[in-house]
Amino acid sequence: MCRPPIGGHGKRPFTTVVPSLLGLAAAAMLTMLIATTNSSSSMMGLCKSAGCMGGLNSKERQLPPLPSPNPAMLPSGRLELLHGCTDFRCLRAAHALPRGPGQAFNFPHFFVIGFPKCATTSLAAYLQRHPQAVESNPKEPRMFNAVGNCSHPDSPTLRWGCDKAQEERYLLRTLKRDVVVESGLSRAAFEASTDYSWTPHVVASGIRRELPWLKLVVSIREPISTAISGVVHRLQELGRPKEEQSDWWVPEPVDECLERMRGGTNGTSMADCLRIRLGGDKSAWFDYTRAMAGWLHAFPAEQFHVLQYENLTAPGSREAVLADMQRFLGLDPSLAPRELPAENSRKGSEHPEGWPMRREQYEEFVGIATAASHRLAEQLEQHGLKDGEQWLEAWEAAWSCNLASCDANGDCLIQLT
Ligand SMILES: Nc1ncnc2c1ncn2[C@@H]1O[C@H](COP(=O)(O)OS(=O)(=O)O)[C@@H](OP(=O)(O)O)[C@H]1O
Repeated sequence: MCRPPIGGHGKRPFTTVVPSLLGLAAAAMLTMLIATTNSSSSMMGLCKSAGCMGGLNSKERQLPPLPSPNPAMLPSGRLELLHGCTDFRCLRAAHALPRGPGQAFNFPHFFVIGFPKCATTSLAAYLQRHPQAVESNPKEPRMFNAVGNCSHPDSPTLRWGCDKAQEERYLLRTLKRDVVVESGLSRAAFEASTDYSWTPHVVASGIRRELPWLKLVVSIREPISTAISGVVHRLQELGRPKEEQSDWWVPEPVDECLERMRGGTNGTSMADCLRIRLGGDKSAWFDYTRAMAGWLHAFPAEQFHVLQYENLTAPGSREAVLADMQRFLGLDPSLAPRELPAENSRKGSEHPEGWPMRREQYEEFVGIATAASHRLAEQLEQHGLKDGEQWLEAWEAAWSCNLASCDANGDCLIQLT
């Protein structure tokens, strides 16, 4: 294999009986806190457009400032408010209240935002087995870029806001609010809609506006391997009967090439199909930097944990990488499952010996990937997330390793990281 060298919280039962007086005080506080959180998000520059006024009419905007709350009337904390929350506004109000003892996590606590084909399913499965974590159902709810009707992807200046019924469904069913509340916030809810990573920047700012405390986990793989992994997935999907194809399936120009490849038509190679898949602006597919820029604009760097796929999956470094990630998330690594699963794996069964490719073809891809990878390494370093040089070493080693497989005629076998 052409792999580069790679340098308890106890559960607290939640008392559901909130005295009615406290309930009233909580409701009053909720109103005040909602007002506070709304104004603070616009102050943070997250909501610059007029549409971001959240639908307030002019009369509501003229309301006098709310009086300061009487501390004696404060609800005892965020848990009591969260207990009844069915929308994001309420969550923000609850998170503005102090945490109680043992309440280790926010709700939701973190997202695995990408990238597709970078072992995110394995990562989610691993985290799901952690006793302090609560995985969403489904793993990829796609609330913010599809299901929740939250955004206008074509125009970041248009008003952002998710459908209220979908918010309720998302919090209660998808993110399992009651499980988390009953744990006394000693468990961390998460979801892993990995195509959030490639969505327009408005999605990142929208998520930040709704859930500003979120921690974000991102796994990034050597770009040529990621792209080939995507093509192989498509190739397999094409081989399935139409009625069994995934619901995300949309025909693409590359399909014809893949059909020829599948049919064994002479001369149709992975490189041909990959080139078509990458399209006119080939570098866009390798350009993690552009996608990350939107996220890094929306969220502070401290809220990200970036994993390099090659480190995450290498037997020598995997354990330490996973432990680091758990510490970042506030999960106890000593409670972690033993193994990182190997979900969605195709490279072990599809051309495990490597994809035949001409040297000049692979060099062309490496040329594009190199420029994009340098930009990414620089970006990660600038934000204090990674050592750029070390990052590049792992990928350059993979490229060299593959080029070393080429014979005197220039025929190579390209293995995925
Ligand atoms: N533990 C472990 N070690 C090494 N490699 C692993 C592991 N877990 C997942 N993978 C590889 O990750 C690829 C699938 O990534 P994703 O789950 O993110 O794909 S998806 O976007 O959700 O479809 C897929 O890559 P390919 O096989 O090249 O397609 C998996 O093999």
